[in-house]
Amino acid sequence: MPRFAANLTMLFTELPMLERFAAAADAGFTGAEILFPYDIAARDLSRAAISAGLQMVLINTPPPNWAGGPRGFAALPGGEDRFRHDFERALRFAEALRARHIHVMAGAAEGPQAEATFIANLAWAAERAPQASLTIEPINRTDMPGYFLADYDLALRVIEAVGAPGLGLQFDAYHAQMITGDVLATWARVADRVRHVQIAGCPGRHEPEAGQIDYPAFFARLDRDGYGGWVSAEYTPRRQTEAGLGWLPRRQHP
Ligand SMILES: O=C(O)[C@@H](O)C(=O)CO
Ligand SMILES: [Mg+2]
Repeated sequence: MPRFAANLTMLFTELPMLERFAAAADAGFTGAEILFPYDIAARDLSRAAISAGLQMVLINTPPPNWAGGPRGFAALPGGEDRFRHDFERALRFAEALRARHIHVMAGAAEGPQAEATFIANLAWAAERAPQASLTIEPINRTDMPGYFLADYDLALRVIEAVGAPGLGLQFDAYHAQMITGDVLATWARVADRVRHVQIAGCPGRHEPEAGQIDYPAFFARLDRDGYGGWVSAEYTPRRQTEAGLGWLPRRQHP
């Protein structure tokens, strides 16, 4: 069974951010991720994670405008300076939090020039931080209209073109199902590039239980394929977070 992390941007939102770490640990998670941690001091977040005994698994590069703007800058031609500035900030946070991965968000763009920009920015980032693990994540355009990276072939092509050992795929099973309609077949195609997994029920993006994705089968497949990374719960709870954690394997509880 994989190791499970809680996405604290989406889970335990009944509590202030710094209190979510302990709640996640009490519920049985052993890791945590935060999409955009930038409005809280990294040392406070780090202290909360350490005192709860949680490993920080992932943060995202900062978007230019979380309140309605495009998510990320990496594929936007002409946005290279802004991307580099954002990436330096993400790097400082990731180092302070000892976060395993930085998800580099592509932003809203299209076409060959955007692809070339994405590749060049990722190559710059991989060279700037060769020790860091960087991820890119296909995101469905129903949830995020216009997002550049909404296709697994494109993601594999970009990873191949960058050719840096630090760059891999973030496989969000919810997005995979929304994009391709077959999460297991998509996993089989891309598994050797995956270094981080996220989960949610589909449709609806709630608890990973009922719906189109058979999660017990998916987790068994991860085990069978020797996936050694984290699986993050990234969904909107239907009610209280605690009330919807029946899917979390008991093994997580000490
Ligand atoms: O799946 C998602 O939406 C996230 O993993 C993300 O990074 C978007 O901000
Ligand atoms: Mg995701």
